[in-house]
Amino acid sequence: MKKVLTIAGSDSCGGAGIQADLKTFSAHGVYGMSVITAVTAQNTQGVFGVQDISEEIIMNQIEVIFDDIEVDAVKIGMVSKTETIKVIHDTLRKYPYKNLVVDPVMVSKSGYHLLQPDAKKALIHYLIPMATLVTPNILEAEVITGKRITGYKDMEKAAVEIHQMGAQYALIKGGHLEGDAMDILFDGKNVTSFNSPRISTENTHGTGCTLSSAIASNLAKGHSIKEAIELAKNYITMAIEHSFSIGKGVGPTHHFYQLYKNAGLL
Ligand SMILES: Nc1ncnc2c1ncn2[C@@H]1O[C@H](COP(=O)(O)OP(=O)(O)O)[C@@H](O)[C@H]1O
Ligand SMILES: Cc1ncc(COP(=O)(O)OP(=O)(O)O)c(N)n1
Repeated sequence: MKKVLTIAGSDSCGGAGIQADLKTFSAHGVYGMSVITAVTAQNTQGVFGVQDISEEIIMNQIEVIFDDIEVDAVKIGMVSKTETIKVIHDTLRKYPYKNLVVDPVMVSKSGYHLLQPDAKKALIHYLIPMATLVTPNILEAEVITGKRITGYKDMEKAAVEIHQMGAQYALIKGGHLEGDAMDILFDGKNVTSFNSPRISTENTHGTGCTLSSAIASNLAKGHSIKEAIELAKNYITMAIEHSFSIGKGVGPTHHFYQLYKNAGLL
């Protein structure tokens, strides 16, 4: 079985972060492992607190996994602060990591800064050049490039620029624009777009985490970058189509819809 590691924050309500990543890995039939960078007190209405995990324990978690287990892909999500970014960088570099998907998580949908503003430079400097693929949403791509993004052409330019910063591939997610949900990949030579109709729902908590984890799972299984994204895009579209409400705010996507349906549970 392929083994995939997420290095990310915990979301207590289970819609995003480590919890979304592990559900996505399971739904893809890969074995999921986790290095927790921070614990958030979070529900469907917002983020109410964050406790960062010490650099020592982050380093320990990464080391014990790589010393023991062959890791087929890694996904990095919430990294919170500069010290966390540096320790992830320094520790991962000691190992032959592969298929590294960096989701440069910055601000939650509810507006909470999951990356401290002064850590943006470190994320660009340390994590982007290590990445096989970087998956910013519109706001994150604007912060990384320092340029406004209002449509397709700007997304294309941002993807090229992020590739030039050292990432092998850059995928700009268009979930926050209007019209179809269009994501743009630059592979160093060509631009490819991945489109789906926009689904009308409030329940989109954890969409970015889910997409990046699905891509990491598909890369671990040996798919090419374009196949990995195409399959992940189909997965997130289905997960959003069957999203549901669990509280008073933004609900999660549905990871096991197909599984439950086939088992006659829905
Ligand atoms: N309402 C929607 N309908 C269909 N696809 C969506 C919708 N919202 C987001 N997506 C897709 O979900 C994925 C995550 O995108 P996005 O929500 O922009 O990321 P993030 O959660 O990091 O802000 C992308 O593939 C995007 O196109
Ligand atoms: C612990 C944690 N990590 C990441 C996020 C952001 O996840 P994302 O997929 O971008 O979803 P939204 O916050 O936009 O719903 C998070 N909220 N918590």
